[in-house]
Amino acid sequence: MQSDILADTSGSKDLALVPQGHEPRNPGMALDLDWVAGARANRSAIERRAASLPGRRSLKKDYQAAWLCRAISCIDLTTLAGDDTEGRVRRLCAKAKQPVRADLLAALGMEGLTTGAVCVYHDMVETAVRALEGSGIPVAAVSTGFPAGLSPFHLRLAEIGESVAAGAQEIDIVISRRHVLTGNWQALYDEMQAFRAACGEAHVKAILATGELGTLQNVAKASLVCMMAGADFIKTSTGKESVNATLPVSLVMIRAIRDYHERTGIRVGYKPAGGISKAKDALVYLSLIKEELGDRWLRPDLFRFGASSLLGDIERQLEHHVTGAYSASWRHAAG
Ligand SMILES: O=C[C@H](O)COP(=O)(O)O
Repeated sequence: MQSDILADTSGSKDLALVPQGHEPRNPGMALDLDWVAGARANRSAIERRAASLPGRRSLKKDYQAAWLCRAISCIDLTTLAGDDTEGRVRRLCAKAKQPVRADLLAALGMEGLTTGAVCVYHDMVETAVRALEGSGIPVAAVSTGFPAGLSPFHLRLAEIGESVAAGAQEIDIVISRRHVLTGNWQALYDEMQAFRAACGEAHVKAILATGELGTLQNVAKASLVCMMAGADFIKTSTGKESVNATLPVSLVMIRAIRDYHERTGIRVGYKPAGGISKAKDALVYLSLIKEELGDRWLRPDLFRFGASSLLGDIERQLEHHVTGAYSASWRHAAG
């Protein structure tokens, strides 16, 4: 049961205030085409397993509150809109620094809780870096011609460099979907390696845009190739595809991460993104990670939610936990 899965690590209130891990970065490896060719995804088994996840008994009371706080610590609080302004980004950063009302945090014993990162377009990186100064919260930039990733290759590399120079500590790159759709694994590997090199010390999340990859088998293969080329995280979606993060896709990517760890000893992070807006969905993802990968992955250095509106619903649930009353969702707008 989900409640047992999440309850057996800790019900303590400091569950979310865990120190950042010190996981070595993924150095990558040579492209292993045999491994890629052998990657399989059994759609019906995956869909059966995914369908069984949300229906489980939900977590209650202190356990739920603790795991919702853990979820907050793993959010890349995101705004990726054409009408983003400096003011909106500054408000988002204030929310990242204090994601839940102070009195609620105090009642939960969670003072100091922050989101995992703030995620913005390149043009907003400097504003976010300034607004987050001293907080320790990293800024993630979506680069490489996000969301389609079809600008000239040298410009995509230059964009990464500019985002890093502006202070981004994490770069979310988008892969060329056509390399996957045409089975050109060498091209995908070379592209990912170049992106990783351009990131330097900044951690790189590879966005697969799984809704555009055609099959779960392609998702499995693309996950492996990006990890072989040195991705620190693999991420489902830009949030702009017609289908974004789903549980079946997550299972496939998480199992690729598990395989990669078993063969190389390296832990690669996972970021489902797009359309995750409800606290109960966040709990399903956390239990899935715990079951498939184990506790070590339930830390912000190895797990993130890419989400613009999830925090509002979590805050609402936490307010209910503390006060017994629900407030209107508009009271918890993120930006
Ligand atoms: O990477 C993050 C996504 O763009 C956020 O998507 P969302 O607005 O559906 O939460």
